[in-house]
Amino acid sequence: MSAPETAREETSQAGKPVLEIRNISKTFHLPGAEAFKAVDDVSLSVHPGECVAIVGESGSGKSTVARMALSLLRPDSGQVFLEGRSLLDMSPRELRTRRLAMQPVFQDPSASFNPRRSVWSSLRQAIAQGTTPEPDMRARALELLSQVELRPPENYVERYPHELSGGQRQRLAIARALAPRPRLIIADEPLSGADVSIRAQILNLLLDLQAQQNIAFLLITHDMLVARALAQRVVVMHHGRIVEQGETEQVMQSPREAYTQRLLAAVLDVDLAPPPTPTPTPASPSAPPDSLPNKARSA
Ligand SMILES: Nc1ncnc2c1ncn2[C@@H]1O[C@H](COP(=O)(O)OP(=O)(O)OP(=O)(O)O)[C@@H](O)[C@H]1O
Repeated sequence: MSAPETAREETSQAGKPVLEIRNISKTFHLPGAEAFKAVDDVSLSVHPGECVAIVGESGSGKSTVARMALSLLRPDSGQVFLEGRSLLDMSPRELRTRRLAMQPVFQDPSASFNPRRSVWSSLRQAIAQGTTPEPDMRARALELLSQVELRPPENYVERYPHELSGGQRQRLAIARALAPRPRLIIADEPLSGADVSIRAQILNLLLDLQAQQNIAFLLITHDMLVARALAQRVVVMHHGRIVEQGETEQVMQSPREAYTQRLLAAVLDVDLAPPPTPTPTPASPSAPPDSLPNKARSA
């Protein structure tokens, strides 16, 4: 793919979804067990700069959809289009190139780094997939570390994964995802491994990336608060099917389906209740442990 070709395609893609999933299904066959339909006729789209969250209980099929979108798993039926091109119809070579536009971030950053590779080595490998010339790679690695607020970047670039905290490793995972300048990040439970204070920081980082770099996100989460903070639209999955989807606030404020109402009742009863009439108190109460930062909350 030449640069003008890519630029032409980007222009012709303006306003179109960066990711479009059409009617995908997946059945797993395990020896000695009945066939299990994990994903059943799921369709959704993500537009440039938009964050769409797939929410649902454990086992509802969210990660299986993400894996099919990332082309890590082939659907039994249906189609996945990345920037208008069918992933299932691409040659392995074309898939390798095109897939750079879509990068994953997974839940457990420890598992996704080679313990013998330094931060520089991991980032260099990711940067090398893109178009950055060799002499500029070090500067790009430092820039990426700054973008994910591992500052000053010189303090981190020669470290090894075990020399980083869990939150810092997740930032590094995000830096690595940003390296090939993706248009879409598919993040599967990116906050689940982090404790409460780190969750808020990573969440704000993801919000900043969305706002500043116009990167689209497909966010997989069981946590309605995280979906509410980050996503403009939510897709609710239950037993492999989409039971409800729409604008986040609309779904959260007036869910149509009983299943969505149950999910919300489990986590949002405090947050979505009308604010109590303020009564003057001598000191403001401390934030509840699961609360999100103001910036995230107002998103
Ligand atoms: N490779 C596989 N082989 C067999 N069954 C699988 C496989 N991958 C997933 N499943 C099953 O498919 C169902 C959906 O799994 P999936 O991981 O997509 O759910 P999820 O909503 O992401 O759940 P969680 O939030 O716990 O990760 C589960 O019942 C799971 O056990």
